[in-house]
Amino acid sequence: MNPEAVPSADELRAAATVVALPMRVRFRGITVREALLLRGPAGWGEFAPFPEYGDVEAAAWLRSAIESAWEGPPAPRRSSIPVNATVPAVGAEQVPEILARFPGARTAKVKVAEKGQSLSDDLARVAAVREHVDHVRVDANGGWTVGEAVRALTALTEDAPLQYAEQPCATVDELVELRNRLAERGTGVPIAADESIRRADDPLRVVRAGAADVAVVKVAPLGGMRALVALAEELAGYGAKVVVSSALDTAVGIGAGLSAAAALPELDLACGLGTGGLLAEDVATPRAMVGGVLDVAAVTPDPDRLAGLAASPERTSWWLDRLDRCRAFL
Ligand SMILES: O=C(O)CCC(=O)C1=CC=C[C@@H](O)[C@@H]1C(=O)O
Ligand SMILES: [Mg+2]
Repeated sequence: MNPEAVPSADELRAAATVVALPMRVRFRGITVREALLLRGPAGWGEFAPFPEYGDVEAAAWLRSAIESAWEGPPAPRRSSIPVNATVPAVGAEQVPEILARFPGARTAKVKVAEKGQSLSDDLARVAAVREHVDHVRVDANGGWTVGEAVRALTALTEDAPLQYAEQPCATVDELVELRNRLAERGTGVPIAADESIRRADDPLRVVRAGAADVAVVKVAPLGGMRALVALAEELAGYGAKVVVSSALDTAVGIGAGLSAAAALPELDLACGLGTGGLLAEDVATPRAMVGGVLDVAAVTPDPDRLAGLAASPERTSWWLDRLDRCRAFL
């Protein structure tokens, strides 16, 4: 980032509010989502790297928050974005209740390969979801070996297709091998990369290596809306489609995701930006999802909600220290 465009450490601290949002169900092992929000001259930005991320990696999330709050969104090409339902690794009986939070969504992403669960849990959950939507994708968060992925994806496509399997295995080499093995068997499941893009030094490597058909792209880890749009343009050159997703963002971060999706030259697949429904409380009135789409609009947090959801003094100072440390890497 141009050093002159980086607000001073004092300016950033003065612009910050730290919140702790309770979640409705456990998702990626967490039940409370913490975020530091920045209020700048162009609006609000969100800095919420997961706690286990190191400072260098988390600095990209700060760059993104500063872009939102000091620069604002890029020019839009559309005003509403189709979104998918996101189904955590719940029991099949909980599926209707989860899907009800995504009114009109015709696509659902289902978490699979959860630690402590088995393939039969995944099969039951996916079957329950298929009763309600047209397109199902699964996300294993890198939890399968190549052999496990072949077995699971074969079983999961026995009765109906999958739109794609997101990060079935952890490494790029495994994804390449899996794609080859699925092709040999005639199991037509497109592969999507998430962590192989989000946590990689070179987000294009996975697509160049022939490891993925679809790229899951998230605004904050990529360093902002403009960085996401630039990457999507490069990915299109390799024939990969993109799906803009949330990083379990508050309403502010979802706003940035919607603005980035709105600025893309092409948008074919539903975006994973409906995760506001996974939070029990949010910093702004929840966006109404109608007919499976969300409207693109700037978000201003509600002051009463910010006050009510304020993080503890200890967690607030932890986030402010992290803000200072990450700023040093911009
Ligand atoms: O893509 C979606 O439908 C929602 C976003 C989502 O699933 C995730 C958000 C944040 C962290 C991740 O573990 C998880 C993902 O792996 O995609
Ligand atoms: Mg994922």
